[in-house]
Amino acid sequence: MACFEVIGGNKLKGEIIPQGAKNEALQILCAVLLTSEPVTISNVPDIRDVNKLIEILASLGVKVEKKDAATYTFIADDINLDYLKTEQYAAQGRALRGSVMIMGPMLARFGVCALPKPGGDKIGRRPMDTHFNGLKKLGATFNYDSQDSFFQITAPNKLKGTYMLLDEASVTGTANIVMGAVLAEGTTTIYNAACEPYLQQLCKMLLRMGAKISGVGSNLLVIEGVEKLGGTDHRMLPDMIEIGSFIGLAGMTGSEITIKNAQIQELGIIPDTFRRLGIQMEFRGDDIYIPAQDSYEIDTYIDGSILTIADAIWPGFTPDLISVALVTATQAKGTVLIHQKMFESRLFFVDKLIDMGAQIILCDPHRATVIGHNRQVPLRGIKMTSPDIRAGVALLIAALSAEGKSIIDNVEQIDRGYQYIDKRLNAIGADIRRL
Ligand SMILES: CC(=O)N[C@H]1[C@@H](OP(=O)(O)OP(=O)(O)OC[C@H]2O[C@@H](n3ccc(=O)[nH]c3=O)[C@H](O)[C@@H]2O)O[C@H](CO)[C@@H](O)[C@@H]1O
Ligand SMILES: C=C(OP(=O)(O)O)C(=O)O
Repeated sequence: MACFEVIGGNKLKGEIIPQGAKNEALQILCAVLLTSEPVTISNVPDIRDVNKLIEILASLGVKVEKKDAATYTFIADDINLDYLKTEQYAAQGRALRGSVMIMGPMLARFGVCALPKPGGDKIGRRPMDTHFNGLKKLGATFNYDSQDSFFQITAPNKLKGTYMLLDEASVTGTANIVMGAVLAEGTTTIYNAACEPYLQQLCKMLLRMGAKISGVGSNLLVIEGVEKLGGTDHRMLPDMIEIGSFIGLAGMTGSEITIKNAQIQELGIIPDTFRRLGIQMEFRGDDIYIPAQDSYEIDTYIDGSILTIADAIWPGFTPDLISVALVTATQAKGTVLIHQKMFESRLFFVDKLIDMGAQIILCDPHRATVIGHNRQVPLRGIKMTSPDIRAGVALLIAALSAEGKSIIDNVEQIDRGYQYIDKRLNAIGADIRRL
């Protein structure tokens, strides 16, 4: 297990280019299974989860050609269905969450799929019911073997379009159902669909491949199935979670950072949420300029009462940035209630921040009150472990702002979603060593 040794206290200065979006990449890569024609994808981040999914595609028989550091062409014209029965697949599929999204395309094109209980972050229960209920409505059947934690899914007949109201606006669930529906017979209507930018990107890609989808960007998608899809080129958006992490990092460390080419119009309320924590920023064209701030003050509600920052499905504030918002608040002036509604085990990392000297009360698994130090009491470096990807990055931000040396174990969690994070931050003045 690798770890980071971080010497805190440096002010960073310079420009940083966000990587291609992790969670978009996982959807888009699965969509290459929908056609036998070439699909070229650019701005692919070089991160563990994405590379693992590319390995799964290659093992499934997809021809993978790396054109340059961030561009790949995929041709899924000779799929090896037997791979789904192998131990290798069980191990590879379990290693990440994104692999669940091969289900929709595989069922639509080949009528069969298998799925080990997926991995990803251990951040509470992560039900798959929306995926299975949706695919069942399209005509698939599934069996779950609790002995080996494997789902077997089949669709002996072509999938058939229908109306469905999702029990929750699941992001990967919606992606799976959309990818099943584009090749189904007839019309599928998905109400309470997730509609975040990454799903919009998936739909736009499918439209270019010849799919018929209306309502993109809303929670009501109408999909008219087509016989066949063709190849296309697709470019990934910059990663909005990484952008939010850099905004929090700049505020917390008092650094002057410009985030280049941020596609600001796709960031929803992320910039405004950090503004409410007191972080100033300017939009310069498509760049986000964050000035060095000696102090930053948390907003209150209009009546003066304490602010809450809570996650919500898009266009609400993404749960993947709650940990970063929380750590950013620890050095602000003022108090905020952080409410992580979606996941029940994502706030436990605050114990480490408390050890570092932060003033936080964990009210229950979902809510933490943060009383900012207004930089009067710096955090102190300690030894800690990264429990999940976003808590990991929040701890890295805390360590970069802290006095002295911190050690962060299990940085593989951070590497799941942040490309060469140590090198990129060192290039603008951080002091991080990978051991
Ligand atoms: C690979 C990938 O893309 N992972 C993202 C995806 O995971 P994923 O697609 O797995 O997450 P879901 O959108 O299915 O659900 C997230 C959590 O929120 C709960 N929930 C969801 C919708 C809802 O209306 N009410 C509700 O309570 C679910 O029960 C679950 O606990 O979306 C999550 C929510 O943005 C992100 O945290 C993950 O980073
Ligand atoms: C929870 C996340 O990832 P995954 O769904 O892949 O576990 C995340 O990206 O914050």
